[in-house]
Amino acid sequence: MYDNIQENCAEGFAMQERINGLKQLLQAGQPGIGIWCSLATALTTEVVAGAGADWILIDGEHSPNDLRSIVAQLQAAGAYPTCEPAVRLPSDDANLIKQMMDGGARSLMVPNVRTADQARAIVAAMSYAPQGMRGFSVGHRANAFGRIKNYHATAREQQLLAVQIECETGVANAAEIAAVPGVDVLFVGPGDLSTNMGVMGNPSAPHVQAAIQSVLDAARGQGKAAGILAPQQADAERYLQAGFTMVAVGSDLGLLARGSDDLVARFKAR
Ligand SMILES: O=C(O)C(=O)C[C@H](O)[C@@H](O)CO
Repeated sequence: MYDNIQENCAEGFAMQERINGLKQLLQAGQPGIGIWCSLATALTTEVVAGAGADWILIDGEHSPNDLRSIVAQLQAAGAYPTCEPAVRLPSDDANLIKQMMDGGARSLMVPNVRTADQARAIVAAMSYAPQGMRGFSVGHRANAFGRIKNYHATAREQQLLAVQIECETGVANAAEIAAVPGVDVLFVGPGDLSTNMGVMGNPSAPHVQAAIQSVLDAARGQGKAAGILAPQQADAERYLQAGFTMVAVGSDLGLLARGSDDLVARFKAR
C-alpha cells in the first residue's frame, strides 16, 4: 500500500478521460438534443450547459469567438459533465483543429464539407501518427495537463466528428463522406444548404427537403448519425421522427433575442 502511494505520488494523480456521452448516444442510434451557443461568452454558455441538453455547440464560425473564448466556454461547460460541448470550427484548417483539440475540444463540427477526401484530411488532422498528423504535445488542457496518462493512445475513442453538408456537392457526395472512417455525423446546415440551392434561408422548400432526406439516407446507409439545426419545434420533432439524432433545437441567441422582444412587446407597442 505504501509503495502504491509512493508510486502514485511520484507519477502524480492519474486521471481517465471522461466518456463522450453524446458519442455513445449517437452510436446507439439514440437522439442527442442540443442547443446552439452563439453569444460567445463563458457565462451564457455555462447557463445553457446547465439546462440538461445532451450537447451544446460552441460556434467558432458565425460567432465572435476565438481560441481563448472557446476554451473559456469549454471550461464553463465542464461544470455539467453530462452535456458534451461540441465546437464548430470556422474551417477545416488542420492547425485550427490542432489548437482547438489541445484546448480540450474533442467533439468537432466542421462546416461545408464537400468531398470524402476533405473528410479524410479532417480525420487525419484529429489523429496522432501513424493514423494521422495531429501535432504532439506532452501536456495541454485536453489531457488534463498530463494527468490523463494514456490520452495520446486513446484520444480517438472519445472524439466525435460532425461534418456539415451545406451544398449540392456535399449532398451528392454524402454517402462517400459518411463512409470515411472517423466521420461520426453528417450534419445538415439548413441555412447554407437552402441558400446554395437557390432559396436563401428557406430549408422548407421541397427540393431542399429532398436533399436533406438524401443526406439522412446516406448517413444511415453507412451506419452513421445525421444531425441538423432546427430551432422551430415542429421542424425539430419532424426531423427526430424521420431519424435525425444529433438535433439542435434552439440557440442562446434566439432564446434571448426573441424572449426579450416578446417581453418588451407585452408592455410597449413597437
Ligand atoms: O447553414 C446553417 O444553417 C448552419 O450551419 C447553422 C447556422 O450557421 C447557425 O449559425 C444558425 O444560423
